[in-house]
Amino acid sequence: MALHDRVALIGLGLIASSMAHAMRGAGLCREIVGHARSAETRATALEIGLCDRVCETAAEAVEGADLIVLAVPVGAMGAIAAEIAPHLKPGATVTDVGSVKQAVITAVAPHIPEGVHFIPGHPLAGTEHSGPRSGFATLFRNRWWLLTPPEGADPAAVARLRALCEGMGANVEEMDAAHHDLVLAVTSHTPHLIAYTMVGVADHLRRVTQSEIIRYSAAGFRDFTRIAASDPTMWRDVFLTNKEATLDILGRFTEELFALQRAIRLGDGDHLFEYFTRTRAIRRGIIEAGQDTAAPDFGRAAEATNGTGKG
Ligand SMILES: NC(=O)c1ccc[n+]([C@@H]2O[C@H](COP(=O)([O-])OP(=O)(O)OC[C@H]3O[C@@H](n4cnc5c(N)ncnc54)[C@H](O)[C@@H]3O)[C@@H](O)[C@H]2O)c1
Ligand SMILES: O=C(O)C(=O)C[C@]1(C(=O)O)C=C[C@@H](O)C=C1
Repeated sequence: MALHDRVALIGLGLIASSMAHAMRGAGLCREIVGHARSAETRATALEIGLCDRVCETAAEAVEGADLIVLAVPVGAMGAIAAEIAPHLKPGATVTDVGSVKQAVITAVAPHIPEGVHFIPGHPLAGTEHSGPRSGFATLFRNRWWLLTPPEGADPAAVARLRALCEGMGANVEEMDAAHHDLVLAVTSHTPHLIAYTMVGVADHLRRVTQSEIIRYSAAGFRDFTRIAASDPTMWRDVFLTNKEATLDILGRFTEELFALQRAIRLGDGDHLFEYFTRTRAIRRGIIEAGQDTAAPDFGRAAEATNGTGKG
C-alpha cells in the first residue's frame, strides 16, 4: 500500500528515523531519501538502512519527492523551507513534525510554491533520546498525530497524509494550529519546563548534599530527570516559538503552586487533600479511557481557558 512513491526526510533524528522504520515496515512508500546536516548522521542513516539514498543538501533530497517531511528543530524549519522551495515537484506534499504549529506555519508557508500542498503535523510521541539510532518502528502506535491543515487544503492530499500516519499506527485528529499550541502548552511544553526546573533545583542542592540526590533518587524525581534529558535545541526552540501559550499556562501553574505553598504553610490539610483527590481522579480517568500513554483531553484544555485560547 505505497501511499507516496518517494518520501524525503529532512533531518534524520528520533522522529524521522522512527518514521523510516514504520513506513518501511508497513510498506507505505517505495523509496526513502534522507538529508541531515552532518556527514556522520548521513553515514549512520545509510549504515543502519534508514534511507535508500542520502543527499548532502536538502534541495537535492526533495527533487522528485512526493512527500517531504521536515523533521528538524522548529527554529530551523523556515531556512530549510526556503532552501527546498525551488526544488519541490508540483503536486508534492510538504509536512512537518514540529512540536509547535503556528510558528512553523509562519516560517514555512510563505516559501511553499503554488501547486505544492503544505499540511503541518505533529506526532504526540517521543522519547528523551535523539539522533538517527534512536528511532523505532512502534513509536507512533496508538499515539495521536495531529494535523493542522490550512483552510482550503486539498482534501486528497490531507487524506493521503492521514492514511500514512494511520499506517504507522497513529490516531489522527485535525485541529486549528492556535488550538494545538495551547493544548500542547498544557500537556507537553509546560510539563517539560517544570521537569527542567526541578532537576535544576536538585542540581543546585547537590552541591550542598554531595551525592545524596543521586543516591536516594525516588521514582518521581527519576521521571523528571528522564524528561529533563530531552534535546536542548529542540526544547529551546519550543519555548521560543510557543511563547504566549506557555507563559499563559505557566502563569496559571504559578498561581496554583502559590496556593499549595500557602496551604502547606498554614497547615491546611483539607486544601491539600481535596486538591490531590481531584488530580488523582484525572489520572484515573485517563487510564479508564485507555489513554494513559497517548491522549491529552482536548476538550478539557479548551474549557480551562474558556475556550478562547486566552483564558
Ligand atoms: N523528540 C520528541 O519527543 C519529539 C516528538 C514529536 C515531535 N518532535 C519534533 O520533531 C522535530 C525533530 O525532533 P527529533 O526529536 O527527531 O530531533 P533530533 O535531535 O533527534 O533530530 C533532529 C535532526 O535535525 C537536524 N538539524 C538540527 N538543526 C538543524 C538545522 N539548523 N538545519 C538542518 N538540520 C538540522 C539534526 O542534525 C537531526 O538530524 C522537532 O521539530 C521536534 O519539535 C519531537
Ligand atoms: O515521552 C517523551 O519523552 C515526550 O516528552 C514526548 C512528547 C510529549 O511531551 O509527550 C514531547 C514532545 C513532543 O512534541 C511530543 C511528545
